[in-house]
Amino acid sequence: MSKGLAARAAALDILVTVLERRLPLSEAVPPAVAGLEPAERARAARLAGETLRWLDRADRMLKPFLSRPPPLRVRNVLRLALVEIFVAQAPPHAAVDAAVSLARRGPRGKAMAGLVNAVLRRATAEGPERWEALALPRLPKWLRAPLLKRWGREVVEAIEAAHLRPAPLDLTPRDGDAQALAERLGAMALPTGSVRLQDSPQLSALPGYAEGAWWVQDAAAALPARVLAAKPGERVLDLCAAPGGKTMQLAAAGAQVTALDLSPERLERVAENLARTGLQSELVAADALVWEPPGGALFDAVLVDAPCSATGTIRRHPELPHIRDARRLGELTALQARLLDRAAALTRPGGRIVFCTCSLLPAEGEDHIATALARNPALQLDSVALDLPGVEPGWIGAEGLRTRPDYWGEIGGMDGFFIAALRKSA
Ligand SMILES: C[S@@+](CC[C@H](N)C(=O)[O-])C[C@H]1O[C@@H](n2cnc3c(N)ncnc32)[C@H](O)[C@@H]1O
Repeated sequence: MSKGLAARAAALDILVTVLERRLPLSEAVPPAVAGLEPAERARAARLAGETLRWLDRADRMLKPFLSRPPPLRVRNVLRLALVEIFVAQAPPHAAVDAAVSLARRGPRGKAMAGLVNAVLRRATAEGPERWEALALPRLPKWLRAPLLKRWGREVVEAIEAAHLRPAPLDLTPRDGDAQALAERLGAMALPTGSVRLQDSPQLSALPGYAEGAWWVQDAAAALPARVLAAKPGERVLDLCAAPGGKTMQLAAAGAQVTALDLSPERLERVAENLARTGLQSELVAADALVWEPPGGALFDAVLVDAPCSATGTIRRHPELPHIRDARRLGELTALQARLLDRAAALTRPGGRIVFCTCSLLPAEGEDHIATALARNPALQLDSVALDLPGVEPGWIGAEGLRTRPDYWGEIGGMDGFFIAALRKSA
C-alpha cells in the first residue's frame, strides 16, 4: 500500500472506531496508526480530526447524491475524501482515487467502489462554491439548546465556528515569566501569562522541555490556579488533580500542595509531570467525597477542577459532539455539587475555594453557584479574585469567570471554562 493510502486507511479506521464504538480519539488513534511512519501517523490523525470537525457539512454535501444511506464504512470513506478536498485542499483526483481504493477493500468492494467514484465525481464537480455555501457544522441539540438559551444564536454560531479551528499550543512557564519564555521560543506572550505557539512542534524538541521550564496547558485552563493565587507556604488542596497542570502551577507558586485524585493511574501522570518540572506536591489517591485530611487539618485554599462534559475543549477533542450525549449529565452535575460542598468542608474559616469546569454548559458552571451558596451559608463569592491581568471585564459574570472558544478569535481562541472564586467566612 502506498504511504498516502496507508494514512487514509488509518484515518478511516479511526473514524469508524470513534463513530461506531463512540471511543475518544486518544483511544482510537494509537492502534490505527501503529506501524506507520511518524509523518503518516500525524497525517492520519489530522485527517480523522478534521473530518470529525466538518462531518455535519460533509453529510449535507453528500445528501443530494445518495438515494439511501450507504454502510457506515462507505459513508466515512466519502466524508474523508470530501474533507480532504475541500478543507485540506488535496488534489481532487488523488483523494477520489484513494477513496475508491479504500471502498474496494471493504465488503461488496466492487459495487461500493463504483458508488464512491460516482458520488465523489459528482460532488467535486460542484466545486468549492457549493461546499462553502453550506451551513457550518452545528453542535448536537442536547448541547446547542442550553447554549442558545444562555447566549443566543450569534454567540452559539461563533462558538461553532471556533470549533472548526484546531487549538494552538499554549504553555505555562514554571517561573511565571511569559515574556522571557516567549522570546526564547519565538512565540507569543499572552496577556494572561501563558505562552502561545501557533504550530504544533514536537514537544520534547522545544527549548526548556528537558529542564521542565514549562508545561502544556491551555490559556483558559491556566486561569483557575491564577484566581486561587496561592501564596508561598500556604497549605493548598488540589481536589481533582490529575494530570496535574494546576497542581504544578500551585507548587510553582511556592504553596505546600496536596494533589488528590480518584484515579491512581492518572495520579502517576501527576508524578511524572512533577518529576520533569522539579516541582513538589504530596500525592493522594482517594475519593474526594470521603477523604479526610490527616489530623483533620483544614486547608488555606482548595481548588476543585471537577470532572465534567469537557465541552469547553471541543477544539482539541472534535470527537466529543459525536460520542457524548446528555445521558451522563445529571450524574456529573450531582458529583460537581458534592465536590464543591466537600471543598467547602475542607477549607479553614477565612480560606479560599476555586471551583471550575472545562464545560460550556451553565448546568456545569454558573447554575451551581446560587445553590452552593444556599447550601453553605459560610460561603461568599469573592469577585475581586477574578480581576486578573489579561482577563477582560466582559468575561466576568455574576457567578464567576466564563471563557469561551470564540474569545481571542484573532489569535487562536481559548478553551471554554467556568471559574468561581469563593471565600469561607472566618
Ligand atoms: C478535569 S480533570 C482534572 C484536571 C486537572 N485539575 C489538571 O489541571 O490537570 C478531573 C479529575 O477528577 C478526578 N475525579 C473524578 N471523581 C473524583 C473523586 N470523586 N475524587 C477525586 N477525584 C476525582 C478524575 O480522575 C480526573 O482526573
